[in-house]
Amino acid sequence: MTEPASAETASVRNPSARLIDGKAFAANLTQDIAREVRAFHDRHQVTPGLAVVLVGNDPASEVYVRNKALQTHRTGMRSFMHMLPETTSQAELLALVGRLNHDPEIHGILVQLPLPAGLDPIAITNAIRPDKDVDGLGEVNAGRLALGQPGLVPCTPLGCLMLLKAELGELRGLHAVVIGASNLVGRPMARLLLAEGCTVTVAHIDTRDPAALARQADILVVATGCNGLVRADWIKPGATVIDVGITRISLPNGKTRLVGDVAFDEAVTRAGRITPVPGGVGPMTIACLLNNTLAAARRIVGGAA
Ligand SMILES: Nc1nc2c(c(=O)[nH]1)N[C@@H](CN(C=O)c1ccc(C(=O)N[C@@H](CCC(=O)O)C(=O)O)cc1)CN2
Repeated sequence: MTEPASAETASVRNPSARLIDGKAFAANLTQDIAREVRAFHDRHQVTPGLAVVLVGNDPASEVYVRNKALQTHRTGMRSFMHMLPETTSQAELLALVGRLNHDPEIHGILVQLPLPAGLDPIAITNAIRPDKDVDGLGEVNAGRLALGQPGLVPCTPLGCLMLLKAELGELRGLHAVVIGASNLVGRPMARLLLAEGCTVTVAHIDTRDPAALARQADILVVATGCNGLVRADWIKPGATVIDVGITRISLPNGKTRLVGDVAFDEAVTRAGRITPVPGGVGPMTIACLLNNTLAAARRIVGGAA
């Protein structure tokens, strides 16, 4: 197959994919959650509370946790921010998680990733009480997902699944290829798609020919952190492409721009549907965090399954 000479000539040859508007979907979901938070409060006289812990000064993480706090307030839930210095020890962080685990005003706990070197993210996430683990990254919730049992599901893959179901309806029987096998996105994504009845292939760093696998996909989810990895000729015509990557690149004019793992200008000429970056999967991550916090509060306070 010949590679398009440029985005411009390619878009002349092919119609554009339908854009999946994650920003609008997330805004609607957040509004629904706000309504449900009010109903929950009326019923139980309890306001769900989310604790977010940030260690260090990673600029992107600072933006994400600020947005998490803002959106939490917007739904009427309570936000508890814990900004800790880079020098925080594992024992100090575990002690904070222990206090949050016992705090009755807090129904969801999240430790922002990545953590500074020297802190063990697996030990920390496993220290969070499973029923407050709104990131769904601890071994209890990850195990439940692997076994197809109900639990708290990681926010980014949950957001991707919501977008896919809204766009495609029934997913059963579709071939989904997930590129990337991280605990945060790739693995839970594959398990969610399997639970929907998809045939799932996971490509990762050691996969010999990821492009050949990607070309078989009805649904292609890309979560590698490698910007522009997926080119037009990786995509089956008409496929639905979900781009989880977010990289900030510097432009020659000194400005910066966010780009995904998919070469968007090319991909848009081949895919049937595609998420943009920004405005695709990213906003869904925060909306799903709010969704999980309300679900955790319902279970803790109301005993809901
Ligand atoms: N404990 C966790 N850490 C991290 C997670 C996570 O789910 N749990 N995910 C990512 C970062 N992340 C949330 O924490 C996140 C990433 C991106 C966005 C987002 O809204 N992106 C916007 C662009 C925002 C910008 O201008 O920079 C978009 O794509 O449109 C929200 C949350 C890693 N860490």
